[in-house]
Amino acid sequence: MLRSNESRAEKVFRGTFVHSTQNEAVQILEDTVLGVDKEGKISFLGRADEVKQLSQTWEFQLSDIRQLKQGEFFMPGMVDTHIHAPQYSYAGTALDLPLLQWLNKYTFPVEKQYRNAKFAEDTYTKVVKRTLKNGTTTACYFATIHTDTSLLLGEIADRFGQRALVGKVCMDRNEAVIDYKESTKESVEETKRFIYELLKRKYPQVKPIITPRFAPSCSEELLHSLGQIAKSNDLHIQSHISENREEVALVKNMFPACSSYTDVYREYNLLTSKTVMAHGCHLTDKELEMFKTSGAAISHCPNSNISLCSGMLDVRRVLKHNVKLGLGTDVAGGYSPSMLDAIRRALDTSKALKIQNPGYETVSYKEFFRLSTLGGSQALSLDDTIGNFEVGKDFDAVLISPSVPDSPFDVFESDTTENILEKFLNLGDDRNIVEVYVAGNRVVPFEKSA
Ligand SMILES: O=c1[nH]c(=O)c2nc[nH]c2[nH]1
Ligand SMILES: [Zn+2]
Repeated sequence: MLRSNESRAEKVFRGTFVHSTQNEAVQILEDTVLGVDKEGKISFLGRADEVKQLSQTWEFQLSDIRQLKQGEFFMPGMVDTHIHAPQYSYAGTALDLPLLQWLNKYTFPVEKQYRNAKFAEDTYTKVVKRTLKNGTTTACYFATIHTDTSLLLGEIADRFGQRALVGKVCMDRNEAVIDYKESTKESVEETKRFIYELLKRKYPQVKPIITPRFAPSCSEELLHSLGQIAKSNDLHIQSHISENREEVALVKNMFPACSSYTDVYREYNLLTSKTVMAHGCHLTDKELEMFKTSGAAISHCPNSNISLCSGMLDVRRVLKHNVKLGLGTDVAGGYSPSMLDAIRRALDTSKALKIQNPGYETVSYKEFFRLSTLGGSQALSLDDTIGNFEVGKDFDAVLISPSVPDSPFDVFESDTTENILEKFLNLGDDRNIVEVYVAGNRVVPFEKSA
């Protein structure tokens, strides 16, 4: 039996728990009892035959135990390491152009509208609810350049109980849509205000993240200031890197003194152990080594990579370099807000790489399950708090039922828990996600008033 220091369990569940550890991509714990303390942390994880002793140690009544139904299981909440909240308004459309043209034609004109609080409230409420319903307990969000509505995104994530890193986007360069950018001074000052205001609100699960959009949108002066702000406040950092070849060439041109795209971020103190960079499809071995050395992470966004014809990240190669890696939906370059879709598209990409090179070692569904949960927590440097059912971590979890009346897949007598997990990951959807917990609080189903 494993235990933490808290002495009372407020919630106790008995049934099947599926999660990942460093050594096991999928660990299945059948007939297990898990307790959650009043702070929302996992206080114990034990075998059901120890339940009497557990009830004495953790001061709960056997009648208080919530017994899961046959076939149901808990898995850790999924961690979306890269999603653009404002782009949710056009998710599922506008996927006919490559990255730089796509930004100019679709993204900047839409993001510009987030000065309007009403529009922001509507989209941000929808994206937070949609992702939570789909089992995203933690989201690493890009907002827009507008400080007040970026704060509103934090407020809405808090209102619905989602764990989130929220970034006010910084960009002082934009030749295509000239009224969607800030002056350098404004970007720096507004970033400071955003951090100050968000931290002041003391939301328990919502934190700010420094967000230079990507190197081509930022002057050297801005990158330098953002690196300093991150360093002096010990903040998370997010951006984009090496998504498509045209962008890599553009950065080479714009920053001739730097030896690579990664070197640009390193130069300005933006490559740290609390950095997550989206895409990384075209990174060299040397750049991956820089990620490894700095402790920076990559967010693999396979739907977006294919939808915008950007490239195919070789996940096996990233893992061999021991670089921290999570999965991201990258809404709306990626058309789906669901992390189950990210797992499926990641599997497709891995198999497409094998079609190109039959000797390639594909990444298994179990490894992608780990990347969508524990891997994501590591990529966001939150693995001391979330990612699996280790005692002492917060209880961020989703309850899966394979037998809801309208389930999109069928279960047969011969199916094991492992089969059911694989079916859920490949065929399941939010109908199977019957409850969602963040830090021990049940956040799905939503309150009636929400
Ligand atoms: O997929 C992407 N979405 C974006 O909004 C973006 N901005 C810079 N680079 C980007 N890539
Ligand atoms: Zn992105």
